[in-house]
Amino acid sequence: MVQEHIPFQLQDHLAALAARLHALLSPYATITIDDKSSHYFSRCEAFFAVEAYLGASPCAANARRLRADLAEGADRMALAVDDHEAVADDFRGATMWWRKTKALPSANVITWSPRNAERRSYRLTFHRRHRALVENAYLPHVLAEGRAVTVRNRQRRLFTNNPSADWSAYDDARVWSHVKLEHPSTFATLAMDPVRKQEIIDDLDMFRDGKEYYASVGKAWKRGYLLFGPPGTGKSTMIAAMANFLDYDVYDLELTAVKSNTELRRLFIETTGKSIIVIEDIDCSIDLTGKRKKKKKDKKKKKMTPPWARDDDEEKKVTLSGLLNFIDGLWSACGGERIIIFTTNHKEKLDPALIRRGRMDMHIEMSYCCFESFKVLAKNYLGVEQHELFGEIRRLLEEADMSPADVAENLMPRSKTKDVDACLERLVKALHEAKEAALSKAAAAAAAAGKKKADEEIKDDSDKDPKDMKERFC
Ligand SMILES: Nc1ncnc2c1ncn2[C@@H]1O[C@H](COP(=O)(O)OP(=O)(O)OP(=O)(O)O)[C@@H](O)[C@H]1O
Ligand SMILES: [Mg+2]
Repeated sequence: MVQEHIPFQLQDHLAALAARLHALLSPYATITIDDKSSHYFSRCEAFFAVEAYLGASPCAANARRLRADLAEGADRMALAVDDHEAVADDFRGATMWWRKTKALPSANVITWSPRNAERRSYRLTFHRRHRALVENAYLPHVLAEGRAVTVRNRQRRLFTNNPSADWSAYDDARVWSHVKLEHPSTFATLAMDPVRKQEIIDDLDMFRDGKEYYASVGKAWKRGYLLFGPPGTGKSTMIAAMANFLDYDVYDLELTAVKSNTELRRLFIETTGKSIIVIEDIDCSIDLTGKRKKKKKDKKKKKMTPPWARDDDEEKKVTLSGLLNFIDGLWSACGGERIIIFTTNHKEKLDPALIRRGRMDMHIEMSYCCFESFKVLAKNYLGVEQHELFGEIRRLLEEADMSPADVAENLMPRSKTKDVDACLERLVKALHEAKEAALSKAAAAAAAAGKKKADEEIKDDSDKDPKDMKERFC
């Protein structure tokens, strides 16, 4: 009724007057935490931290109205205080009152995005004499506890970037969509050289607990891994094992769907901490080589071209320098606790700037199956640690190249009654075939090389003086 009969400007004026009067008379102070951050880039993390804190805090037990929500994949419901409900929290002898409020948009405002429709906030009320306590101790405590509860309750997620056409027009559109991350791979099931595996585990451990160390040496808290090697050697499997080991989310960045460096930056900003950002097959994703060197020349050319004749398409693409900044520029330091992984089958095709230390700190070669890797696979797939065929398999693996994916496929039982002998014999047969194929390939290559050399010799000879030739043959 008030809204309908009192003019809009007067309403505002009256509200301000009432607030001033209340502040003058009341011994209490309030702090409001909105669900929408005023900052363009950051999310309303404080709001969600308060929500998580209050949901898990004993003070929520006194609330009469709660809201239950089943988070994706979780097996129990998470409780949160309902709209307009108030709870009291005791902190070091001081009482803090929380109230959740909801404001509908003014009738004069037309919203076109459903996410703008209503604003929720938490209002904290406390006695003025506790102001320092609230600022210096209580709010940091709420934030830390809320974050810890969120981490405990969260279901790990696998994100993929949405095509830019879906979100470029909307300010608050989601740039990533996600599913539950459920890959079963772990370091125990990953087949590779055990010494190298331990090195990687130690490195990840050091990274996870290295917040202070990174700050003390003045380095952004991030680490890059380059996984390279032939197809089927376990690069993607390794990423899943890393994510499971660290308990991180995975952002699988499809670079070909990103249209510009600005989009790439926004995608990066929208990732959260405790995450692994992956670009698979980096050499195929985009033509990255040489673009940085070309840039100066292009700028010169562009200056000389009149604006109407310029091809702005170039500016819309992700460039090598954009990607370099993404990994190791100023923006890459925002947030922290991020791992960036590139995978490739052809390390030699990549620009050295892209994989230098500091960007890709650790280069991990995933190679063909060795005997140690085979033993892990045999244990995983067949549950055997010893067998009379192991000796022959060890010898064959030294002579023939076979990827762990192929070894695993041969070891996979074909029926429910696990016939270990049959599976190992199948592997031995496949290894013999691989060895023979490699031998005949090598023979064909040697023959081709011999023929090429002979052709070159004939060509050289034909270029010589016919008199010399005659002397040589007579
Ligand atoms: N090192 C390994 N340890 C355990 N399993 C492996 C390993 N390598 C491959 N595999 C098995 O082979 C399958 C294919 O492996 P993966 O996708 O990780 O290979 P990749 O190196 O990523 O190949 P590509 O280069 O083609 O992407 C996996 O699903 C896994 O079952
Ligand atoms: Mg892969």
